[in-house]
Amino acid sequence: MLQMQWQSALPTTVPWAPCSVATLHPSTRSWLGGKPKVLDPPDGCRALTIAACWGAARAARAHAVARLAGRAAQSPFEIRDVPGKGLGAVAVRDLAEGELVIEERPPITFVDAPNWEEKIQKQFETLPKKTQEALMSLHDTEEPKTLTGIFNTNSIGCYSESLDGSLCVLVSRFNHSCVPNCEQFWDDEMFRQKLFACKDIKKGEELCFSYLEPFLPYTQREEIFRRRYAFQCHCPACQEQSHDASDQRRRRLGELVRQLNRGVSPDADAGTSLAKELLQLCDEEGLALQGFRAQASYHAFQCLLLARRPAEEALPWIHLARSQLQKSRGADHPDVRVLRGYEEQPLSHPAATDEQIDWSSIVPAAVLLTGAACFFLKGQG
Ligand SMILES: C[S@@+](CC[C@H](N)C(=O)[O-])C[C@H]1O[C@@H](n2cnc3c(N)ncnc32)[C@H](O)[C@@H]1O
Repeated sequence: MLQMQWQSALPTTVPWAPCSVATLHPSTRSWLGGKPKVLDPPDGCRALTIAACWGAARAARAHAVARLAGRAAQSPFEIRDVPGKGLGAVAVRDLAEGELVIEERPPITFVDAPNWEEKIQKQFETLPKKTQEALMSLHDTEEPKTLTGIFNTNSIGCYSESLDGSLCVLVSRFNHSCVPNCEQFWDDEMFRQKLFACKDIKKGEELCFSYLEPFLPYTQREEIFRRRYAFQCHCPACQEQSHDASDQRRRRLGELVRQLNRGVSPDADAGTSLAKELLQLCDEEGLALQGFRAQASYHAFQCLLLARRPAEEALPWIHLARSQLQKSRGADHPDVRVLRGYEEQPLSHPAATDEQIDWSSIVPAAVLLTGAACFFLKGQG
């Protein structure tokens, strides 16, 4: 499992380790702090989750497909066979960039600890039988199926103060793409895995998110897919005859993200150039990833304020950052509300005042990022 975290300013992308679905995962820990609160799921979400928890292995599969098809009015996708990939999610109507595709409360959550397998087994045993059956019907890269194997194949990162990963019933059916049209986000406040459309999507298109950080070159991605997920990726990026140009762009993206995560500086020109280059590389590479883009735009905004440049210069960047973040977390997310505040009053941002910036939220993020990366690399070793 991987998860992305852009914590220095906005959500970042960090690989995460022992379990499996590598996800492009915007930050779940609000960089504003605050205690996560667990709310009851909205009815639609509950219905979808329940819908997916029926039936035993095969029956659950068929049932979920039929049930979801019947719910097309509410759900923008259905789960069905996708050639060469097993089951997958396919759009049953057009989706607009930034639209919520699914939110799901995970029946099993994970905290990284030596006895994690025992802990997920205990949680599993307390679940209703139908949920257990739905979970055990999920794909396992190994035979015979085990809860650990299913967790390793399907778990999704949910970095937060208290959680490292989760196992969902429906989100687990979404396949991977290196040029995804959906973006995953763990909403700690709502205790939900969420997927948002990161670009406009046409009815009939498969909905995919990225299991990996976007800046890995082709051969590294291929190796991870082979070793951890036992598949060969046939997404448009992997199907290119030559991967040189793409690899170069993705490596450079990685460098830029590392620079972003070092923090902001009063060198406004360097800050805005970095953001522009990152956004352009994303465009060239077909990476819509709005949370990723939001981090770059917010970085430029902060650098301009630190350099005491006029607010009019910083405003377009905070507009962009807010709009991008909103598309990857939803309009009501607390971080989006904060950015809306800065849109209204850019000079209320700490970088614009004479007060010392509180680097405490920046430095731990860099440490976390490095730690997570090491953890991930260890997991790959
Ligand atoms: C989290 S599951 C996704 C749902 C799965 N297809 C199913 O039938 O339940 C991950 C597995 O889906 C398949 N898969 C995901 N993305 C794929 C891709 N881009 N190409 C081929 N197979 C893929 C692989 O078998 C992988 O191990």
